[in-house]
Amino acid sequence: MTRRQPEACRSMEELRVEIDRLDRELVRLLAERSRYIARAVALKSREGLPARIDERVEAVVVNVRREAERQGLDANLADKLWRAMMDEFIAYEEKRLHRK
Ligand SMILES: C=C(O[C@@H]1C=C(C(=O)O)C=C[C@H]1O)C(=O)O
Repeated sequence: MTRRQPEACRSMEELRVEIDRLDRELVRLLAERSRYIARAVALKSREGLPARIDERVEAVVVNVRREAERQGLDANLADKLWRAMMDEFIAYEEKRLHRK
């Protein structure tokens, strides 16, 4: 499928085709990320680690802010999105770690 650059979109209908394409891609990446989180539950259980490790959360945010700047995404937006996403993944880990 040919993708249209933002400047090449001549109507909202054309633009939304691209947004929907990107959302499918984002979902694919998040599903891949969530499979690593599911595996983290088993490894943390074995290694006696908690669901939330603040140093790692902050390190992820540092990485993501740097990458956002490099790729032209607002670093504060990336910071907020990643913290919200990690809160959800940590809640998922917590639920499963305490089930055992
Ligand atoms: C995956 C981990 O568990 C939590 C989830 C994180 C994430 O979604 O990236 C980061 C830090 C964690 O405390 C981890 O500790 O690396």
